[in-house]
Amino acid sequence: MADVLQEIRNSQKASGPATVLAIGTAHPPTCYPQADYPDFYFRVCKSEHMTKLKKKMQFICDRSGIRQRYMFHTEENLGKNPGMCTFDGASLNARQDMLIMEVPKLGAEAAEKAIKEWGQDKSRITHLIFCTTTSNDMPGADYQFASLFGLNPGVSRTMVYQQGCFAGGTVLRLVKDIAENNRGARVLVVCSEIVAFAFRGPHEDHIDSLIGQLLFGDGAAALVVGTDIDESVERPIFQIMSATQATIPNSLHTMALHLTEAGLTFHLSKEVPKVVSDNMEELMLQAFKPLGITDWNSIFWQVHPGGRAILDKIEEKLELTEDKMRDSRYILSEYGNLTSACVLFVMDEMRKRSFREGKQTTGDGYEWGVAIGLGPGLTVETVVLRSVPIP
Ligand SMILES: CC(=O)CC(=O)SCCNC(=O)CCNC(=O)[C@H](O)C(C)(C)COP(=O)(O)OP(=O)(O)OC[C@H]1O[C@@H](n2cnc3c(N)ncnc32)[C@H](O)[C@@H]1OP(=O)(O)O
Repeated sequence: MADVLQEIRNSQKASGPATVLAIGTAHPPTCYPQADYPDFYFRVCKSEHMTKLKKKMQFICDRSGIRQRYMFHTEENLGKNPGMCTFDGASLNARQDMLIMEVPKLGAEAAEKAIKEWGQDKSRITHLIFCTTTSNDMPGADYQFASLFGLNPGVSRTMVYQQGCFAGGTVLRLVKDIAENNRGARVLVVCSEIVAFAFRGPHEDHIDSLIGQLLFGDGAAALVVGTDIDESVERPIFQIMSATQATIPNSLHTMALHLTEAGLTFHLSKEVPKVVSDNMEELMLQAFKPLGITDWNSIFWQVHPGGRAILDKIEEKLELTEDKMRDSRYILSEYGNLTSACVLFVMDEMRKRSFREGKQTTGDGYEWGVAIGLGPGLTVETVVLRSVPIP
């Protein structure tokens, strides 16, 4: 009997590492240049009289490292929901009505592109991981996505709600476990975020909330991940070698997002960049110990661009050369902070840029690298990736 059980267990496990086979991204059509955002924001929030605060927002926007963001909210749809434009008016119902179907829809746009790149029929998808911080419902966004996208009803779904920005790393950790423990699995991973869930008016005493308003954008990213790939029809992009989550001790007070009657509220302390960067080396030492790597300039970096200062501080503390944060800075500049989808946008940008620039591997020419998710807790997801050669 023991032999039979072992045989069953062995037959369930895949032999190869979880491998990213395709990546697709999507964003809403409306683009907001960062330089003009304070004008839009104070106008729609009917707060033009708060001239000092508007000036402060303009000042921070200019230093944010963000050139533009794409967002679902417009003067028109916010105009129909005035509660969303106050600082703390009850508006959760309006936000839910607005977003419950929009979050899976944006995810479906990204998934369509991932499936196209994969080149296989979506009926071959066996598992779905759907992740969002910007809505909440039952049945969840995973269910709505699966019906909208036409996934087989036998697909096993996992919903990751309300985790914040580190969840871009969480989904990589989950997909590694699912793909490697279910032989033949092809997992569709979707992160979809629409920040209208957290849009609110300004308040003089809450500069961190104002920073949230100028930092976040909307975007969805989708990956197809599998093991034991069929190289005649599937092409690898990155292998997921290890994935771990850690909580930084005594850092709970530095970041929180609370779901309230007034929607999702941001609470950020000025210490976030310092606390993250002070702990990064230890996390990296643990993650790369099995490979014996301690030279952080000998690997590629895909860091969640939580804010310009976070990237600056990590770069400074680990003595990284300027090029290491290039893809994170590019995504921050062109899209803003996309919560869970952001680190996957960085992954996509890196492999595309590596191809454009004739690098030898999908990881900017390096073999080994890391994807980092950061969020409330403070929680850090450290995912060790192996690139593949570009033929
Ligand atoms: C959602 C998730 O799960 C995960 C996330 O990604 S959450 C987002 C994480 N990101 C952050 O915490 C942002 C990190 N910070 C930054 O990137 C930068 O500080 C910034 C781009 C916001 C501003 O850049 P900067 O102008 O060079 O920084 P800095 O000079 O320190 O700050 C400008 C002003 O904002 C204020 N400020 C900055 N951060 C603040 C905060 N968290 N709370 C209140 N005020 C803050 C500063 O005090 C300063 O105001 P004064 O001029 O009156 O002193």
